[in-house]
Amino acid sequence: MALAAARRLLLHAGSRLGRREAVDGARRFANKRVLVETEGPAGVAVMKLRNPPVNSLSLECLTEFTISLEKLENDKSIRGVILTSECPGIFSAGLDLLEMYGRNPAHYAEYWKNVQELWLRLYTSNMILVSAINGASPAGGCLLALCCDYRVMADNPKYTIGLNESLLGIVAPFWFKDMYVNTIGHREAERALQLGTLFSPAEALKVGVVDEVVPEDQVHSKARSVMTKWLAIPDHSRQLTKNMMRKATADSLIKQREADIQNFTSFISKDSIQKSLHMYLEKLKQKKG
Ligand SMILES: CC/C=C\CC/C=C/CC(=O)SCCNC(=O)CCNC(=O)[C@H](O)C(C)(C)COP(=O)(O)OP(=O)(O)OC[C@H]1O[C@@H](n2cnc3c(N)ncnc32)[C@H](O)[C@@H]1OP(=O)(O)O
Repeated sequence: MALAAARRLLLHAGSRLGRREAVDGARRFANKRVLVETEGPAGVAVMKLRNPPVNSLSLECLTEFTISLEKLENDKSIRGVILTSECPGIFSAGLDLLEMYGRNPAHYAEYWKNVQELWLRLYTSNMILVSAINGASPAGGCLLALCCDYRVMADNPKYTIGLNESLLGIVAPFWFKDMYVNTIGHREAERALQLGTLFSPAEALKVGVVDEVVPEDQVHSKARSVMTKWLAIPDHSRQLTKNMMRKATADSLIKQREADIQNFTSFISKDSIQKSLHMYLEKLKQKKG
């Protein structure tokens, strides 16, 4: 409830809370975890996630992300968005594990509703979305990239991308799966989902998780040149085509949002699932020591 109110405030009081300022002729607005700048080709915004250390999608981060997208959708001068990260070496570590561990069912339900909302807004956006994947992109990080119309990834073997949920002892929801199938086909998706495969950039390109792999220092310039190409297509025909391709996948969640929230809440509340998440979090900690 409090978050919903904050969201309304942020959206409508854009210039007060989401600061909007002029920098060298470019416009920018920022909230704490998402920076949006208009630069490069006209009509293009660059959206940078900045929720260190790993751009995990906490409830606050999801909310700010959704609000920023909503603002861009409402700005008729913006036709395309390049999605990238300000955290070195990390695109996004995906959903915030601490939002799914040790909390109560009401919190899980609220969190999941916001995950759904961001996904629906990104996946059905009328704008051209290009991701400049400049770091690791597991699970929900991969989900963000999959929502885009085109994916450019940095050629660094340390960076991996994929829906690795099964490695955590959890299951990718059906709409994550549907989007994976739409992108890489049924057989590859079936195998990658069961194994929780995290692909290197070269593997991701081969299987079709990303569209292009370029040297790390060229990720942004490549994303811009891809955007220029897409901007040359008339908006109305591109948008109608995108809608035709994506509507069925989005509708299958829209039809059952409440049931999906309940399913997530009861699944994640299970002792066995909480135990798996605990073990995974411990493993992440031990990796350091
Ligand atoms: C019915 C449906 C049911 C369920 C569906 C639920 C769907 C979930 C989808 C998801 O997105 S689940 C999240 C999956 N994410 C991951 O598996 C990524 C885990 N993280 C990593 O592999 C690594 O952290 C990294 C490759 C992203 C970065 O590595 P590195 O640079 O070496 O950083 P650290 O590992 O040291 O991490 C720093 C710090 O951040 C914490 N952290 C990492 N990932 C997350 C996360 N997703 N959520 C929350 N926190 C995360 C990590 O524990 C470290 O914390 P410290 O307190 O130890 O500093």
